[in-house]
Amino acid sequence: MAKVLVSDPIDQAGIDILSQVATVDIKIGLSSEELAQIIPEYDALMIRSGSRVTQEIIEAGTQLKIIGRAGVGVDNVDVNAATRKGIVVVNSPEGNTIAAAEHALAMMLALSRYIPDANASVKSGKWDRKSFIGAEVYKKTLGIVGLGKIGSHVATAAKAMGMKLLAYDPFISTERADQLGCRLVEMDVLLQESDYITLHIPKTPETTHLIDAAAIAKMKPNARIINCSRGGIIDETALYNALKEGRIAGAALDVYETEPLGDSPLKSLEKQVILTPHLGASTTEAQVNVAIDVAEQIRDVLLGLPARSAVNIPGLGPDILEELRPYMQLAETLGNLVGQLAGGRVEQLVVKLQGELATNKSQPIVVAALKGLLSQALRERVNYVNASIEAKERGIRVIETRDAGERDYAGSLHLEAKGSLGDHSVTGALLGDSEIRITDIDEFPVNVPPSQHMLFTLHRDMPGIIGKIGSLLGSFNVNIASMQVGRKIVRGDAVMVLSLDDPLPDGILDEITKVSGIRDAYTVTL
Ligand SMILES: NC(=O)c1ccc[n+]([C@@H]2O[C@H](COP(=O)([O-])OP(=O)(O)OC[C@H]3O[C@@H](n4cnc5c(N)ncnc54)[C@H](O)[C@@H]3O)[C@@H](O)[C@H]2O)c1
Ligand SMILES: O=C(O)CC[C@@H](O)C(=O)O
Repeated sequence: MAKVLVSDPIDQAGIDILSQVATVDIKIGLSSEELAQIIPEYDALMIRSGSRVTQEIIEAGTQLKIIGRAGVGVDNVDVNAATRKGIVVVNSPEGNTIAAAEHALAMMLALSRYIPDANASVKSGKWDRKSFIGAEVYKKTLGIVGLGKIGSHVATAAKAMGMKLLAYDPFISTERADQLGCRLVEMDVLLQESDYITLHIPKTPETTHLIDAAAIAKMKPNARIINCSRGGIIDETALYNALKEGRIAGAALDVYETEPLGDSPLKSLEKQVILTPHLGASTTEAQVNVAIDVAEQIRDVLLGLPARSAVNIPGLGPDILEELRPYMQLAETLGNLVGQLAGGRVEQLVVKLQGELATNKSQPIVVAALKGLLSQALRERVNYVNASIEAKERGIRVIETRDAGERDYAGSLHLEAKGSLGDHSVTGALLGDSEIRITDIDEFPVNVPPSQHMLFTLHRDMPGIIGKIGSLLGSFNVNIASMQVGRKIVRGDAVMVLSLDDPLPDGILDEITKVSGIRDAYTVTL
């Protein structure tokens, strides 16, 4: 019989499902060393946010087939290491949506009426009614950052309480925001106009310290901020300074830069601050939902069936997967690239399968392209299983075409996206079995491998322009790994594709667009 290790507290409903197909060992509070020591015995590992599944633990898991995260965020699992070892990582993208949304709403009301401090005051024997004069949320403006699953539920409930709603989410359409009664605005407008701000976004390089000293400086003096999403999105030092100096009215936090929260000065602040220990998902209902959701997937995978919410591996038969995997990787990379070139709000994606690829099953390729396209917005929330549904919900029209005609490469893939930054296209192919090459950008021929940090320019092909861009990057201490120019005619329009060793610092893109002959410039992080 298979063996499953449960290393965090999981609802019994999940344990019962696992017990149908496996021997279940529950061992809570193991250190990383202890986990690495016992993991070779197990076929599956089920966790919540308490266990950190590092590369070492994954390497040691010689029998491991699946890691199940009873919750949304898989930031405590080294997903790349698991993918490399062919271990499926599954999560429960929706099981705790309502719990997290209700926690944010509870925090907003508790903050407005000083409930924790008033409660502590009565329990300490006092009857002090003067110290706890609160504020109403009715007719106040709530700024929602991230209008995904949790943000949408918060919007619906806050609307019913008579609040005016603003939302900032660069990946959501105006129609979706309208449906939820939200005015979609830029982040600065949301910061300046909101009485309450609630964060419901993933932690990404773009959202890390999104709320820093500069953002806080734009907030109203009566503003209160709530973070039940991920720690590190708010700069806690900047927040503490602003609260201490009375520059904003309050903050309620469920998540922190480091968890458990250590010796933070935030703990010294009184009724204007509420701190909870990452309780967003801690309701009986959510714990039952996520436990069942993830245990069923572990059971299925142990029985040789596909998982429905795999973060890293599609729910397809192993033979099809094996054959298409390199092309799916190509599709995902190109989807991510064209999505960033076209801007967050993509309304249409054309997927054209060319050469020998045109005779293959298109669905996994289209799904992989959509997964890449949505990965900037949804990170680990998007997977091969939900990418099509997520795209549909975001109003992205998908058009598939095929062209089996001969080309330079046996099979190639062409993607065209219509987005908020305009229409862009990319083509790519495989060199050998699996090496990805970008062969065309906006119909300019190139031949470059993708890299983590890339810069693309559209410019006039004229002497000196390459040198100017090189010197400019050098002056910002950005090292160029490779550079290529693609053009159709001499001294006509051209593209430049640069692979960089370092991310581009803020402000440099503006400098690049000021260089004479440069028409446009884009950075991309893959
Ligand atoms: N406190 C808890 O216990 C708890 C529980 C569940 C989820 N969470 C966290 O809550 C967050 C939201 O979860 P969800 O299920 O609603 O996710 P979701 O993927 O449904 O929604 C996230 C939204 O953020 C938007 N977004 C991405 N990058 C953005 C950016 N730079 N600026 C503005 N918007 C951006 C996306 O377009 C998307 O609409 C996640 O970080 C999740 O891990 C916390
Ligand atoms: O397991 C938990 O309680 C954390 C839940 C939450 O942060 C998630 O990402 O789902």
